[in-house]
Amino acid sequence: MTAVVTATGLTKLYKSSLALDGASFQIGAGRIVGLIGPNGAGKTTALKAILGLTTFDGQLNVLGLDPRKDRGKLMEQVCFIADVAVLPRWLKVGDAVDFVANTHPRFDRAKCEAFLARTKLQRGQKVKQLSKGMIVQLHLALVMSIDAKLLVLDEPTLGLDILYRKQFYQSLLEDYFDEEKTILVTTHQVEEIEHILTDLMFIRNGKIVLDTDMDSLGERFAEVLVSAEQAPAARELKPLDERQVFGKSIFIFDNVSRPQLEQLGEVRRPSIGDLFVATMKGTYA
Ligand SMILES: Nc1ncnc2c1ncn2[C@@H]1O[C@H](COP(=O)(O)OP(=O)(O)OP(=O)(O)O)[C@@H](O)[C@H]1O
Repeated sequence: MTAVVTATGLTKLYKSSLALDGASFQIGAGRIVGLIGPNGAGKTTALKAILGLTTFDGQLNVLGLDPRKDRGKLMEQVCFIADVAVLPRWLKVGDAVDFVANTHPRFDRAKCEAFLARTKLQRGQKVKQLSKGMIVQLHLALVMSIDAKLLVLDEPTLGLDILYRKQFYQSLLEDYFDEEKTILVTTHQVEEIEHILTDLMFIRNGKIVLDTDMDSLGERFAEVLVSAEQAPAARELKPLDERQVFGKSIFIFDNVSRPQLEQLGEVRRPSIGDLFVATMKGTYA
C-alpha cells in the first residue's frame, strides 16, 4: 500500500486534556476513510495535525512530508474543509470563485460553476445574504474543484439539508474521487457515508480503537437476529452488544465463527452506526 498518511504515536496534549493519546494509523492512496468518534474524541485535532495546523508529539508523514516543517509544500497537494468554515461576509459568490481561480493553480473553474449550478447560489450574492447551508455549499463547490491528492473534510455536511447531503456524497464519489485521490472525512452522520467508505477508523479518547477496511469489517463483525429461546446461547458467545426489537434480540459479535452464528439466526453485517454504538458503550458513563 502506498501510504498517504502514516501516524505513529500521535499525541497532543492541551493544557488540561490529552486530545490524542498515541494514535497510530495508516491511510493508503485511493482510499475514502471515515474517522468516526464521539464528541471530544480527538478527530479535529488529528485532522489539524495532519494539516500542520497544530503542534504534536509522535511521528506523522503526509504525502512524504512532515506537516510541522513542510506545511507550505503540503498545502499544494491537500485540500481542507473545517467544520467551522468561515468566509468573509462581504464577499460575493462570484468573487470567491474568481479569487480561488486566480490563486490556486489546481482549481477547475468549469467544475466549480457546475457544482454551483446545482444550488440556488447566485454569483452576485454576498456571503452575508446566504443561509448557513448555502455558505457550506459554496465552500464545498470551491474545494471540490481543486485537484488535490488528499482531501480532508471535517463534518462537511454540517447544517446541510438531507437532499444536498446525499447529492454531496454522490458527487464526491462521481465527480471528485479517483484512485489517485484520498479522502479523509469525519462526520456524526455515519449512516450517510457508509456506502462511500473504503475504510473505517473509530477514535475514542484520543486512541484509534478500530481500524479496518470495509471488506474485513464484514468478515469480522456480524449482527444476528435471535429469538428469545436462542438468546441465552447467543449470550454465551460474548456478544459486543445486545438490543431488543419486537421480542427478539439483535446481537453484534466480534470474530465469532459464521457457522456458529448461523445456528442462532439470520446473520448480516452490522451498520456502522450500530457498530459504533456497540463499540463506544460507556463513553458518557
Ligand atoms: N484549542 C484547544 N484547547 C484546549 N483543549 C482543546 C482544544 N481543542 C480541542 N481540545 C480538547 O481536545 C479534545 C479533543 O477535541 P477535538 O476537537 O479533537 O474532538 P472531536 O473528536 O473533533 O469532537 P467533536 O465531534 O465534538 O467535534 C477535547 O477534550 C477538547 O476539549
